Amino acid sequence: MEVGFLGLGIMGKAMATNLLRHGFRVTVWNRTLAKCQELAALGATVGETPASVVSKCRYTIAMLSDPSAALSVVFDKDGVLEQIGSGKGYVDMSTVDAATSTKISEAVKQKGGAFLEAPVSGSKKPAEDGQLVILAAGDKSFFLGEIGNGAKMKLVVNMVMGSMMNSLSEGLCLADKSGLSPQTLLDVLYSLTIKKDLGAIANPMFKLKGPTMLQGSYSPAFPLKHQQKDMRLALALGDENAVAMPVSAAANEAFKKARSLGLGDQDFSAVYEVVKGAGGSGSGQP
Ligand SMILES: NC(=O)C1=CN([C@@H]2O[C@H](COP(=O)(O)OP(=O)(O)OC[C@H]3O[C@@H](n4cnc5c(N)ncnc54)[C@H](OP(=O)(O)O)[C@@H]3O)[C@@H](O)[C@H]2O)C=CC1
Ligand SMILES: O=CCCC(=O)O
Repeated sequence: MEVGFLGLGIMGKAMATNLLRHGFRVTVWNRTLAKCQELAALGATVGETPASVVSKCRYTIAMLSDPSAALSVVFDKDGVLEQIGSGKGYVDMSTVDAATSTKISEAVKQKGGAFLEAPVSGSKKPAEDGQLVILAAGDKSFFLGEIGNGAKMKLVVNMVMGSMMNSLSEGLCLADKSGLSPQTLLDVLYSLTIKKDLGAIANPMFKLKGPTMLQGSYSPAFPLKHQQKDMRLALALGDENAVAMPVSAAANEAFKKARSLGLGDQDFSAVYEVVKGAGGSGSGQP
């Protein structure tokens, strides 16, 4: 089966590569066309536009940065809508808000196509290993129910994650400033993780990100600009539903500050640099 793939960033590249490895014929498109070459070398065909990919493929998957990218690829000239129709499906795996997902779903359905929203939980490594958790909603699925619920669930998960990342950063700073070793804090958190009976704080993310944070190494698995986008969209969802979220709002401010310091393309754990600055143990500069 020929599968289309739109968006070959950190996640899309890994996901499309896995499709090829598992025997699918894949046609790829990326806004920056040069990024298609690596996939072409693995056997993918390169489409010139989103529309040309959809015209060739029964199912097309998208993995794009944010709502404006997701909408642009569907609605703009040479976009998905020009070729989607009966017998074809479009699966958007980007992290967006429910309104974006609903707008795309309605447009695709109006043209006779099928739509799934399917944001993922996991990051670069799970994507490379084929271990992403898919939060799907839409046609022919019970999963999370009506379109929009997949997007909302993904935003709630990432809002919690963003607050946890700030909390870890503050913990590392507090350990340091109060005369403790931040590394020992990680060791303690790790031992709580592996001893499941002590596991209320069990948390693979701390284990994965903590050591690289202490090294000041922020090679992007999940770019900070995307984490801040997800906080922003989750806070908007909170507004709509009159849910007070002061912890998340504060975490969002730290991510915004990090973006303003030029850390948007670094891993989201780079928010530690901002927290260090605010806590007085550093300048806040990368
Ligand atoms: N990285 C992670 O750990 C995870 C990310 N996500 C979500 O997955 C999505 C992709 O993330 P990731 O791969 O990390 O991000 P990247 O920044 O690495 O990739 C973003 C992709 O979107 C494309 N893009 C951006 N703007 C536009 C536009 N206006 N029109 C067309 N294409 C556009 C980029 O194209 P170009 O190459 O031309 O810039 C690129 O292919 C995001 O929604 C993110 O929140 C979900 C789970 C985990
Ligand atoms: O949406 C991104 C999730 C990243 C992660 O789970 O590390």
